[in-house]
Amino acid sequence: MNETNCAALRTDALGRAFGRTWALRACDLEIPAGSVVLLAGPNGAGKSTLLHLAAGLLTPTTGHAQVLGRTPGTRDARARTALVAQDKPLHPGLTVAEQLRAGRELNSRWDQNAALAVLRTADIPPGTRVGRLSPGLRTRVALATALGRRPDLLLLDEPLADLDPPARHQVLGLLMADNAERGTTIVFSSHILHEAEQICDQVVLLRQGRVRLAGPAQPLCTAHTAVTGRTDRAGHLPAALTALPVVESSITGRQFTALVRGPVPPEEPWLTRVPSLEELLLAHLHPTATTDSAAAPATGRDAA
Ligand SMILES: Nc1ncnc2c1ncn2[C@@H]1O[C@H](COP(=O)(O)OP(=O)(O)OP(=O)(O)O)[C@@H](O)[C@H]1O
Repeated sequence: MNETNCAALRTDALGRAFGRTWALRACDLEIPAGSVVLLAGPNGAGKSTLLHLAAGLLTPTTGHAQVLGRTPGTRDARARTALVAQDKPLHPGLTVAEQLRAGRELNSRWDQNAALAVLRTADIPPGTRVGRLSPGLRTRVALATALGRRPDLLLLDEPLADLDPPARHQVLGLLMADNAERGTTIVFSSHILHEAEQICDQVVLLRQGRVRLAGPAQPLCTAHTAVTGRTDRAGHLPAALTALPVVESSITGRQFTALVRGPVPPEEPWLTRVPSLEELLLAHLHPTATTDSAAAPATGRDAA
């Protein structure tokens, strides 16, 4: 296969069950190389499962995945893919310097400067044992180890979760720089949507193990309309609104706000605008959201 034509991550009917629980089902995605992808979804949606399948740490129950044109877990795929898992699997008994040395010895593509650039975002003494670091500092060591490997596909499971706001800012900056300089494809899960939306150009939203929304971020936003207006006299949503594909709505006093899939008729006396990515994701993540895979404006493969 022509290397330049390969998607960074492609999944076909990918599914993974744990006993009777389907963590991921019928997942069809195509992530273009060089993208920065936000993987969003509520707890238990299947985000970690998808990342572990892409890293080759889990095998599919159905379908299959390809990373950079290769089967996840094969030697070539592993050499070009790095995963920072949620539990940051470092060696607690090693010092920070020893952890980096292990990275260097195990990886022919190792770049010490790339690893040190991450560590410089915090004052981490190289002689400290990894097991004694705070969770936020351990995250940085894990990221340093991952970036030092110079991966073409970087998979990050909630990399921002343990970081304070300045650290999140620094880490997002480093990821963006790596993407801009090397074209690294970055797929990261996060619940911190307002910060994550600043760096992603693609989004995948999972709910109950299924892809509910996927594709380039900006077109997904413009395919929706945020609407505010007056309720009807009974305090309900106007009938003209309920006739539209409303993803989610709420009423406060006599005012409603709603997110609608597609445009709204211009003759209606409502205020309309393009939603932010955070608004879009929050609406689709809401437990009462009417999103379903069939109705999503773009799902994975179609959007790419
Ligand atoms: N090793 C496992 N054994 C049994 N069930 C599992 C296992 N890993 C995941 N699951 C189940 O699969 C589903 C998806 O889990 P997953 O960890 O992928 O979700 P997630 O979106 O990453 O959640 P979170 O945001 O809480 O990290 C959940 O129901 C979870 O309980």
